[in-house]
Amino acid sequence: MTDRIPPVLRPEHPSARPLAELVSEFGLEYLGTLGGVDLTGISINSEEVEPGDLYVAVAGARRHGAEFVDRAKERGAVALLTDPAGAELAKDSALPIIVVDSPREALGAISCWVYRTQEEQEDPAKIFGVTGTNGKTSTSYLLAGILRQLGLVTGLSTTAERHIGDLKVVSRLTTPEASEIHGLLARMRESGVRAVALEVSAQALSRHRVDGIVFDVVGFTNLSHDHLDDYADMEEYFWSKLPLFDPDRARRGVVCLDSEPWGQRFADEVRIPFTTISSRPEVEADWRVEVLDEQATHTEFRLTGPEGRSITTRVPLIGWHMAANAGLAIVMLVEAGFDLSAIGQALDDDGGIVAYLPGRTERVSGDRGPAVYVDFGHSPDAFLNTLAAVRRFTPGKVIMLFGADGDRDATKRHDMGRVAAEGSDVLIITDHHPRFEDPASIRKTLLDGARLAEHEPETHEVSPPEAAIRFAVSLAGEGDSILWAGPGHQDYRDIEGVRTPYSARDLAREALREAGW
Ligand SMILES: CC(=O)N[C@H]1[C@@H](OP(=O)(O)OP(=O)(O)OC[C@H]2O[C@@H](n3ccc(=O)[nH]c3=O)[C@H](O)[C@@H]2O)O[C@H](CO)[C@@H](O)[C@@H]1O[C@H](C)C(=O)N[C@@H](C)C(=O)N[C@H](CCC(=O)O)C(=O)O
Ligand SMILES: Nc1ncnc2c1ncn2[C@@H]1O[C@H](COP(=O)(O)OP(=O)(O)OP(=O)(O)O)[C@@H](O)[C@H]1O
Repeated sequence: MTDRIPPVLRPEHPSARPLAELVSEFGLEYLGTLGGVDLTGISINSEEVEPGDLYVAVAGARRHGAEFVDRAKERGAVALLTDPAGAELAKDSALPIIVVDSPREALGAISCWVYRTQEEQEDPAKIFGVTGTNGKTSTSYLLAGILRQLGLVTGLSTTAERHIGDLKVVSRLTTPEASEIHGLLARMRESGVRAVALEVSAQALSRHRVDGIVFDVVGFTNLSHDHLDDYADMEEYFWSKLPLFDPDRARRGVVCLDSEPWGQRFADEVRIPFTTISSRPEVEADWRVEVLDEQATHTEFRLTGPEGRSITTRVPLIGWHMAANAGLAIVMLVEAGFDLSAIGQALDDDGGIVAYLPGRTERVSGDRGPAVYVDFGHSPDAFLNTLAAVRRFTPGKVIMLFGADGDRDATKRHDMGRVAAEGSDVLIITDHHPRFEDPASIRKTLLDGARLAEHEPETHEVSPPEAAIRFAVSLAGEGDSILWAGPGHQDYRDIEGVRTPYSARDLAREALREAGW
C-alpha cells in the first residue's frame, strides 16, 4: 500500500521578491512585519512548501489550510496568505499574514507575480490550452508531439503526465492548482521550453487554477455527460468550460463542432477570434477532418481549411475521434501562426504524427492472440467512440471490461452500462476506484444500466479487476479484442482513500502471458 504523492516541478533558480513589494503592488492588508522577508516560491499545500515560500491557506471542502500553518513554517514558509478565518486560526504562527477575502481567487495573480510568469519576454513560449469532456489529454499530447516534430522544445501538462522537454513526472490533478502551474511554467521557461500544451479541466476553471495565464490559442474538443457531481446539470457544466475562451484568458480559439448541440452553442458564446472544425460530414465548419483510412496502427485523415488549404497525414491511434483530436491540434497550431504546409512537411518527413499517448486505446498485446486495449475512457461518449474503433479491427468478439469511479458522478453509470452493452459481445463488469463507496453497489448500478440496452450481450460480474482481466483473456481467442476501459495510464487504485499500486497495462500483459499468448 502507498500514499505516494508525485513530485511538483518548480523553478530550480528562483529569484527572490520582497513580500513588501507584493503587498504594495496588490494593495493587500496584512498583519505582522513585512521587512526583510523575501519570497522565492508559493504553495497551497503545507506538505509541498519549500524554504522561502508564501504558504497560501485556503478553506477546503474538508479542512482549512491554516490548520497546517505550523507544518508549513517547519518546512520553511516565510509568510502566510489566507482569509480572515485562516488568519484567526494562524494568529500564533509568528509569520507575517496577508489577509484577503478569497485566497483561491487571489492565487493565480499572486503566483504569476511570484514566478514572474507573465513578465515581458522577447520571444515568449506559446501557450496552448485544451478543454472539453473527452480528448483533452490526447489533443495536448498530439500538440506537443507535432511541436516537437517542428523542432521545438515542449512542455506538457495533462491528466497522465507533465513534461518539461525530456523530464517527465506523473500527474496528480488534471490541471494543477495555480501555485503549481505557475511554478511549472517558470521551470519550463528556465529549461528553454518554446511551446506549452496545457489540459484545462472544468474544475480548474471553476476553481481558478489557470488564473493569471494568457493562452495564445485555446481549443474545445466536445461536451458530453460527465462530472454531474460537480455541476448541477449539463447546462452548468457547459458554462463552466466557456471561461477558457474569455478575452482576458486567451487570444484565439478553435471550437470543434462534433458534439451536438454543445459545439455550436459553444461557438455562439465565444468572445475571442476563433475558427471551427468538425469531423462530421453533415456539420458546417471552417475546417474539416475526413478519415481516409483506418488501420490497426494508425488513422489517416485529410484536414481541409479555408482557401482550399489542406494536408493529409496520420495519427498513430485508432478511431475517427483521434483524427478529430489531431485535426484540432493542427488547427490550433495554424491559429498560433505556424504554417500549414510547414506542419504538413514536418509530419510527412516522419510518416505522420509521432506521439505516444499512455493508456489511450493503448494496445498492450503482441502479434499473437486476442488484441487487448487499455483505455482511460470513463464516460458514455468515450465508450461509444472507443468501442466503434475497436470493433473495426475485430473480426471476432469484442469483450468490454470496465468499472466506474466511486465518489464521482454516479448519474452517468446507467448510460456507461448501456453503451458498453450495446457496443460489445461480452460485457464484464468489475471495479475501478471505489474510493469510499461500496464496489458491489457500483457494479450493481452498471449492471442495471446494461439491462437498459437494446440487446444485452453475455454479461458477467467479476471482482476484483485482477480476476476480471484473467477471466476476459480466458474467454478470448485469436481475432477477438478486449477493451479494458477506465484505468488507462494510471498506476494506482484508490481504495478508501489509499492509493494501492496497480497497473492495468501490466495486469493485462501478465494475464496474456499466463494464458500462453
Ligand atoms: C473537489 C476538489 O477539487 N478538491 C480539491 C481541493 O480539496 P479540498 O477542498 O477537499 O481540500 P482539503 O483537503 O479540505 O484541504 C484544504 C486545504 O488544505 C491544504 N492541506 C491539506 C492537508 C495538509 O496536510 N496540508 C495542506 O496544506 C490543501 O492543500 C487544501 O489547499 O483542493 C485540493 C488541494 O489542491 C485538491 O487536491 C482537491 O482535488 C481533489 C483531489 C480532486 O479529486 N479534484 C477533482 C474533482 C478535480 O479537480 N478533477 C479535475 C478534472 C479531472 C478530469 O478531467 O476528469 C482535475 O483537474 O483534476
Ligand atoms: N474526441 C473524442 N471524442 C470522444 N471520445 C474521445 C475523444 N478523444 C478521446 N476520447 C475517449 O476519451 C478517453 C479519454 O481521452 P483523453 O484522456 O484524451 O480525454 P480527457 O478529456 O483528457 O479525459 P479526462 O478529462 O478524464 O482527463 C479516451 O481514452 C477515449 O476513450
